[in-house]
Amino acid sequence: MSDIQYKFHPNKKATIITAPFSGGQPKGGVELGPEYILKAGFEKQLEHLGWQTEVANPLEKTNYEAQKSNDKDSFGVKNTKIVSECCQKIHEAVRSALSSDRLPVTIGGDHSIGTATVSAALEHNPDACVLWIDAHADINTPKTTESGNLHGCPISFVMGIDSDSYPPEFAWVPQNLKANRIAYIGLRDVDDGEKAILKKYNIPAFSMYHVDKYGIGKVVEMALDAVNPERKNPIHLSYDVDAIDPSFVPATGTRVEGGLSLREGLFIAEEIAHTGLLGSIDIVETNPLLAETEEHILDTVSAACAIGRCALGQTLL
Ligand SMILES: NC(=[NH2+])NCCC[C@H](N)C(=O)O
Ligand SMILES: [Mn+2]
Ligand SMILES: [Mn+2]
Repeated sequence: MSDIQYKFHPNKKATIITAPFSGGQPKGGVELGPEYILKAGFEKQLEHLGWQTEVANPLEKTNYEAQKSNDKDSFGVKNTKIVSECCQKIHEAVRSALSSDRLPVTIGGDHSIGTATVSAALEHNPDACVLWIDAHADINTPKTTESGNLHGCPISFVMGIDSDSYPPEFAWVPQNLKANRIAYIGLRDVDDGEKAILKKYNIPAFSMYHVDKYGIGKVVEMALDAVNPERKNPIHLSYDVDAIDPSFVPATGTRVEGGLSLREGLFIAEEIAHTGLLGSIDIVETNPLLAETEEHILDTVSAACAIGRCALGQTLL
């Protein structure tokens, strides 16, 4: 049991939404993330904290993995159709969980599904804010992206940045995220085009430099002050496991050295839990096939589960 009260989920009901999808980036294996996380006992762990859980598999009858390609389309991005379709299904699942007063815990899968989860959280409550925990800003647009990988673009779609450059497949995405409603923690690999966007829109972004300078406690406080100053609005926590240093979380697709310690990474989730304002959460980019050893798989999957448990109320004492 956990003592933390969840203002937006007082009945402590959660829906684990699986997003076994890899089309937002070229590597195979990230679609296995949900299976490994569930096999590790994630659902039981949340029940142990007092949550009543269910699992939703909105991508169940799809076969996106077989349709994946490495070619850019005329808009400069890859796998537009399957990313859009997958996101639409996840979007519906998150909306439906929220409208039944359940906390959506979306487990990926790659981070392209952020388009779906963030826009759904904001549709449900336009006052919601987003904390994006990541080594990357994921705010490229079809115009700025060098890789063409859509897991590097979810935020721009929901903000409507460079919207004249979007493939028509993304016309359904509600452009409901405002620049003062998102803050980043953990950044250390941001493309030049993304840096320009962060500056232009004045988006609060805390890199590893800020974590070192101020300490993680202060950084989380500053991030919350920026997006949720009165501590009254729901928080969508979008957690890319690559925010944590690859020495703790090796099995992920875009590793960047110099990341959060495991404790710093879990502290962020604990601190969001303590606000009592968690509205929805994503845990993404666990790729068991990129592990070199069994231990790598175990470390990464355990960290992903621990992020979820901390956000849903696990405390050390
Ligand atoms: N969700 C992630 N791991 N994103 C990595 C993105 C890397 C790079 N900025 C790109 O756009 O391709
Ligand atoms: Mn990342
Ligand atoms: Mn990411």
